[in-house]
Amino acid sequence: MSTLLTHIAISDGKIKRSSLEVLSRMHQLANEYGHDTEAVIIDEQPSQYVDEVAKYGASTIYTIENPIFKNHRNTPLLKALSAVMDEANPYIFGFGSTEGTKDILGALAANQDAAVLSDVSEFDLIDDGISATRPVMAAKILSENEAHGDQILVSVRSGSYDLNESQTDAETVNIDFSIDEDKIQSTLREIIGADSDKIDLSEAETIVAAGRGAKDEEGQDLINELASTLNAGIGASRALTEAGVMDPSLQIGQTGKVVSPQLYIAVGISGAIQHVAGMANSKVIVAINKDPDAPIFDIADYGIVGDLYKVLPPFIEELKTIKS
Ligand SMILES: Cc1cc2nc3c(=O)[nH]c(=O)nc-3n(C[C@H](O)[C@H](O)[C@H](O)COP(=O)(O)OP(=O)(O)OC[C@H]3O[C@@H](n4cnc5c(N)ncnc54)[C@H](O)[C@@H]3O)c2cc1C
Repeated sequence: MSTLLTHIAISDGKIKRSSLEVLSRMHQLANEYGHDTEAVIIDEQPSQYVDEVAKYGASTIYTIENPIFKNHRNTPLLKALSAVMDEANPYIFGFGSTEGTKDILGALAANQDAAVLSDVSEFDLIDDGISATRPVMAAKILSENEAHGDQILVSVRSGSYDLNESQTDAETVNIDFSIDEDKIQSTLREIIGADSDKIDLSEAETIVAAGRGAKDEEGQDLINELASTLNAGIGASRALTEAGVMDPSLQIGQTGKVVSPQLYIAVGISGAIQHVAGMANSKVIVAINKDPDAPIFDIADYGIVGDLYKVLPPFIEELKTIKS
C-alpha cells in the first residue's frame, strides 16, 4: 500500500477548488488500487481548513504552520513541500495546476529526485507509475505521457475532475517547520491583487466571456448583467483586451488564461484557435453568435445563432425568473 498525497492550496483565506478536485481524484484512485489518501495544508493557520479537507477522503492530513505562508513565496514553500515528502514518502504527490505550483514543481522534483508530469487534464495509475493526458500546442494536440519512478509529482488543470465528498475521521499530523528569513534570497515587496469583487477565472464554476461582438457599452452592460445573474466570472477574447475594452488579466486563450469551468458562455466570440486553446476544456460550452458558420459552434454544446443585443435581454430575464 502506498500513499497518494495531495497538496491543498490556500488563496485569500479559501481552499482552492482545484486542490479538492485533485484530492477527489486521488481518493478515487486510492480506493481502486488499494492505496492511502493523504493531504497536506501549508499555511499560517492550516488547522482551520482541516475539517473541510476531511470531507474529501484524506485519512491523514499533514499541516505545516508558519506565518511566512501568509503569502506565496517559492523558497519557504519548496522547503515545506520537501519536508512533507520526507515525512509522508508519497508515491504520487498531486497538485492543482496553479501559477504557484508552476513556479516550484520542477525545483521540487529536482530536490527530491522525483519524476514530474505537469498541467495534465487526466491521469491514472499504471503498473509502475502514472499515465496522463496533457493538452499541448495550444490544445491542438492531446499528448499521452507516462512517468515512472518511486515518487511522481503531478499537477492537474482545474475543472478536470468533479468534487466527490467522502467524509473521514482524519488523523492530523503537524510537521515542525522553521525557516530563517535572512536565508531567503528574494524579498516580497508588493502584491497587486485583482479587484476583490472579481471572481477568480481559474476557479470559477461559470464564466461569461465577451468578444468583439459585444465591444460597445450596451454589449458590456449585457455581459455584466448576465454574469451577475449567474454569479459568473467575466472573461474576454484578445480582440477586447487589445482594444482596451477589458482588462488584460481577463483574457482567455493561448496568450491569456487557461480555464475549465462547468459552464462557459461565449458571447460574440468567433472561436479562433488561440481563444479555444484557453477554454476548450470547459464542461459545457454555450455560444451566442450571429454568424451560423462561426467556428465557436464547432466546439459548443449549445448554440444560439442570433444578434446578442436581441438574444441576451430575454435570456437574462428568463434566468432571473428561474432563479427567483
Ligand atoms: C500569437 C497569437 C496569440 C493569440 N492569443 C489569443 C488569446 O489568448 N485569446 C484570444 O481570444 N485571442 C488570441 N489571439 C487572437 C485570435 O486569433 C482572434 O483574433 C481573437 O480571438 C478574436 O476575438 P473575437 O472572437 O472576439 O473577435 P472576432 O474574431 O472579430 O469575432 C467576433 C465575433 O462576434 C460575432 N458578432 C459580431 N456582432 C455580433 C452580434 N451583434 N451578435 C452576436 N454575434 C456577433 C461575429 O459573428 C464574430 O464571430 C491570438 C492571436 C495570435 C496571432
